[in-house]
Amino acid sequence: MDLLAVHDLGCTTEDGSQIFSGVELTLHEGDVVVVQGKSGCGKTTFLKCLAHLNLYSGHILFCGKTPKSYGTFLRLLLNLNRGIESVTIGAPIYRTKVAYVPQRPPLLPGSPRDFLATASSFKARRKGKGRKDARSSEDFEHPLKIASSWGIDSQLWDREWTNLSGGETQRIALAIGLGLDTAEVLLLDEPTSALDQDSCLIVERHILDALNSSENPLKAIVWITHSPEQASRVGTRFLQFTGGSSYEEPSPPV
Ligand SMILES: Nc1ncnc2c1ncn2[C@@H]1O[C@H](COP(=O)(O)OP(=O)(O)OP(=O)(O)O)[C@@H](O)[C@H]1O
Repeated sequence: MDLLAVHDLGCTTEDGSQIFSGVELTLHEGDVVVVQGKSGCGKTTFLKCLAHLNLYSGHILFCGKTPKSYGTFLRLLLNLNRGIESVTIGAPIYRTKVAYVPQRPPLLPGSPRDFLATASSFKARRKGKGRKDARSSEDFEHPLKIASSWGIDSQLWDREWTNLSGGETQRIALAIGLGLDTAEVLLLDEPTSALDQDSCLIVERHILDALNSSENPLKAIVWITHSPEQASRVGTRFLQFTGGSSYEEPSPPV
């Protein structure tokens, strides 16, 4: 069965202008689909549609099922002391399997550790089986270990997102995406654009090793880059966006 099947995908802005239409893509295990095209041609929007973060026309199926059919995690917070009976937080399960890592995470409140706590609590609920504490140390350890191997000091996890550099933010967001060990498809939006060349090569190698490792659920990657060199290093397939649609090239465009 196809891992991710995209058929006749289209997206328009709120005022009705078309960004792209008729996009086709069938993702198989082991694929690293590099997405390229001029600035503003719709690459980020395409990834957001794949992650079910943007409205779209057409069809997306993950392992033969629609994103919605995977359902939602629900977390109930009870705080009777403060008079709050319950607050429900929902997170679509699909987005843990087909995970989008933005180029620059939107300005989030709190620190990366806060974000990781929330993300791993949803993961823990999926595992279920009576864990009293929704978070387990292993959920924290893997992202921290990955980030540390990329030169991220552990104290940066407790700093406000807004006080991290672009390169630190990018590596931490990527370490969370990889280290939660839930993503079967990673959607990477220029994941190394803020990194120096040496760091970029280390991060690239790590991502490709995770794809080839039997210990990681990761099966395929869709990877936006403006670098032809990076496209050649990481890509197995090459999707070019132009003129409001896309086509596949047999080799990376020079
Ligand atoms: N919410 C929105 N409302 C209006 N226009 C939007 C919206 N989101 C994106 N666009 C427009 O859609 C087009 C595609 O944007 P997108 O960010 O997908 O391009 P991109 O190819 O990823 O660009 P870049 O390479 O510069 O990151 C742009 O013209 C952008 O201004």
